[in-house]
Amino acid sequence: MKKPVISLEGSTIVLLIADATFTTSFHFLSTWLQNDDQTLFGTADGKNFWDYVADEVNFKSIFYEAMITDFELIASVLIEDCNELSKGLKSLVDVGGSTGTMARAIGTAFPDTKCTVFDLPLVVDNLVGTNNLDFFGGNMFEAIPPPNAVLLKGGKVIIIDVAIENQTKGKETMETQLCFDMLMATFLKGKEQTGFNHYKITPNLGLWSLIEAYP
Ligand SMILES: C[S@@+](CC[C@H](N)C(=O)[O-])C[C@H]1O[C@@H](n2cnc3c(N)ncnc32)[C@H](O)[C@@H]1O
Repeated sequence: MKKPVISLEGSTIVLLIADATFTTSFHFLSTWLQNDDQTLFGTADGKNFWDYVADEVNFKSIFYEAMITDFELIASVLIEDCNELSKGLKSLVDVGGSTGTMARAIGTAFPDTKCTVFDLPLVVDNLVGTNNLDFFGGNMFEAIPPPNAVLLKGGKVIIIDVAIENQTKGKETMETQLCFDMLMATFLKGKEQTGFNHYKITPNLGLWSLIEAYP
C-alpha cells in the first residue's frame, strides 16, 4: 500500500484541533472549573460532544475528514510494519472505526480477514461494505456486535492510541500528545493512555502507538 504523504500545514487533524469549536470552549474554563458539568464542552456548548458532531453538519465533515486522513496514514504504517499482527486473524471488529478507513485497508491487505466497523449509527448507517467488510451501528457502551466476541476469543485486543509515557519522540511530539490529552480531559472526560507498560507497545505510528493487550 502506498503511504500517503501528509504535510503539517495540510493535516486535517491539526486543522481539526485548531478549529474554533475546540478553541472557543477554553473561554469557559473558569466557569467549568466552578460548576458540576462533566465536560468543558458541555459548559461551552450545552451538549455532549458526540451530539454536537451529529447536529453540526460542517463540523461533522471536518471531524470525519480528519479521521480519514489520519487513519489512512496510520493504516499504511500498521500494515507495512506490523503485519505479524494479522497472522491467523479470521475476523476483527474496529470499535469506533469511523467510516472504515482502517478496516478497509486491513481488509484489502488481508482478504482472508473479515472486518466489521462498529461506530455510531449516524456514521455508518449509509455505508456500503465489501465481501470482507461490513458496518454495524450502535453504542459501544451498550452492546458490542457479536463478531467482537470472536476477536476476543481469538485472543487479541489491539488498541491504537496515544501512549504518553513514550517520551522518545521529542519535544514537539510530546507537546502535541499533551495537547490531545488536554482535549480528551476537557471534551470527553477521558485521557490519553498512561500506565500501559505491562502491554506490548510499539510506538511506530507517529503520535500514536500500537498497544497489544491480551486477555
Ligand atoms: C477519534 S475517532 C476514531 C477514529 C477511527 N478509529 C478511524 O479509523 O478513523 C472516535 C470514533 O468513535 C466513534 N464513537 C464515539 N462514541 C461512540 C459510541 N458510544 N459507540 C460507538 N462509536 C462511538 C465516533 O463516531 C468516532 O468515529
